[in-house]
Amino acid sequence: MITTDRMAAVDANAAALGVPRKQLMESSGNAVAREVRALADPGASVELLCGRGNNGGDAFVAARFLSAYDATVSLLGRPESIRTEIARENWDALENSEIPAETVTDAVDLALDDPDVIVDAMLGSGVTGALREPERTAARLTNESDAAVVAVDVPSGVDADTGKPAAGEAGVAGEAGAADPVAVDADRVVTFHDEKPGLAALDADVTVADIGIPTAAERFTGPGDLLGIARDPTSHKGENGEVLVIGGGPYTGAPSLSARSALRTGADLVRVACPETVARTVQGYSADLIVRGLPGDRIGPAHVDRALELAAGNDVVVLGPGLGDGDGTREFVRRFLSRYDGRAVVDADALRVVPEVDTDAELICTPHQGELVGMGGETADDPDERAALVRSFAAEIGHTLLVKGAKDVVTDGDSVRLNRTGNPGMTVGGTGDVLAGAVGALAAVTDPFHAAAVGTYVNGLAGDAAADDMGYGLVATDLIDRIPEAMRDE
Ligand SMILES: NC(=O)C1=CN([C@@H]2O[C@H](COP(=O)(O)OP(=O)(O)OC[C@H]3O[C@@H](n4cnc5c(N)ncnc54)[C@H](O)[C@@H]3O)[C@@H](O)[C@H]2O)[C@H](O)CC1
Ligand SMILES: [K+]
Repeated sequence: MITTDRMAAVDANAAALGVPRKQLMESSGNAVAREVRALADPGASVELLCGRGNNGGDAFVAARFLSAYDATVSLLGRPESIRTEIARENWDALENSEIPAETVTDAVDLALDDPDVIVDAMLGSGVTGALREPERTAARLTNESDAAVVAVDVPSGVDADTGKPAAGEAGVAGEAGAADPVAVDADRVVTFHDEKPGLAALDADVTVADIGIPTAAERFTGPGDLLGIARDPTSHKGENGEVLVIGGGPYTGAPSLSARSALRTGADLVRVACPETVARTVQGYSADLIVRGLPGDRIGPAHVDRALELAAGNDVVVLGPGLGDGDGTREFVRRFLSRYDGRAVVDADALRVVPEVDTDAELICTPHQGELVGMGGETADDPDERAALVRSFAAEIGHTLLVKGAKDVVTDGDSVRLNRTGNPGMTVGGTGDVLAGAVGALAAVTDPFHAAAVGTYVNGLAGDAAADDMGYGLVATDLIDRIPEAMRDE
């Protein structure tokens, strides 16, 4: 089962693996033609109703596979308004090949000539809001006809995630068609790659066609995972994340690295709570940080109330960088987590406390394999075996785990993702602090699993860029400056 958003991500990951969308479209179109052949004998009349997006593009391809049929392609709209290059190229291929294709700009001109089969390729996963004209009338005519209706990917006008008529910004009250949503009532649906959540509820036979998306596009993080992190252009300060790093004492560099990394990953405001004896030093590393000193030279149980108060003003806490493993510090982590009910990234010495504490917080733990074992988890050499072990441990403790290694494992106990960006140069000190800060910033704007997957992906990419310039002489601060470039999703 795959949602529309995840499908878009997987599609982009496939392109990055060298399987471009146009190649997938060829497989999709082929699968649609196969479905038509299963329904009707050669010579039967087939009307392909095509929209201007890639859903229509699938049907342009299908037409090339239906030469034994009396097939007619109808494009709803002008060819110049075809929205994507790959759909346009397939439209041009029809024209160049003299395959009958016509354009219908006004729904009143659309006369369905009592075909045996209608292929509904008007709208797929790109639908927003209730159907507009001319698709709306075309859907109604389709539903009134006696033809067998084969929908491409999803019946036009249906939201593939819910199975309900598509709604959204365009579907608000007052919009034409919003009160009386129309959607194609298909007999069959050929959907691609995987089952969609909304299709089972429809009264239609659903076929899932394999279109050649490599398993790796889903299994590994890729540029597609960055989709959905894009920021709202109208957002205000604070809306893109406020992060509190709690750390420092025996160390000063670690909390600073995490905090600066969070800023470079896109957080609006990053605060550091650290012992007052190191506050000046931490502040001295960067003018971009807001530093709050806590009395003394180590964080301990006496600071729990103040830390909770500070945490309440932030979206995410990053707990652990440079805290050390003193008894008082461990007690602080225990008491803090038992009372905190927000979201936190837990790293380094704070990790050991997690399995023994009863907390309402939503945690993302970032252990390396040694720390994982210290938490009570198990590991294995084979990445898939390790992923299975980490997944069940995450389910057991009820938190998201990001286990660092040559192939990182990210899991929330249900979904699993592997990450293979990064390089052996990143074994240098401080890169884990950079990662924790990046995940913290992302956890302020997306769910924990997604934040962990994207965080480790961009951290590794930044490390790869640093290695290009510095070889194995790279240091953690080199990663921080390269995160913004790594966050670009192309
Ligand atoms: N990996 C894959 O899943 C592949 C899927 N393919 C097919 O591509 C479509 C999705 O294509 P996309 O271009 O993103 O969107 P659509 O064709 O669904 O719609 C595009 C277009 O339609 C307009 N529009 C949106 N809402 C409405 C509305 N309510 N009324 C009228 N018009 C509307 C809007 O302008 C959009 O731009 C997927 O379903 C598959 O069929 C490819 O084959 C590649 C592999
Ligand atoms: K469709």
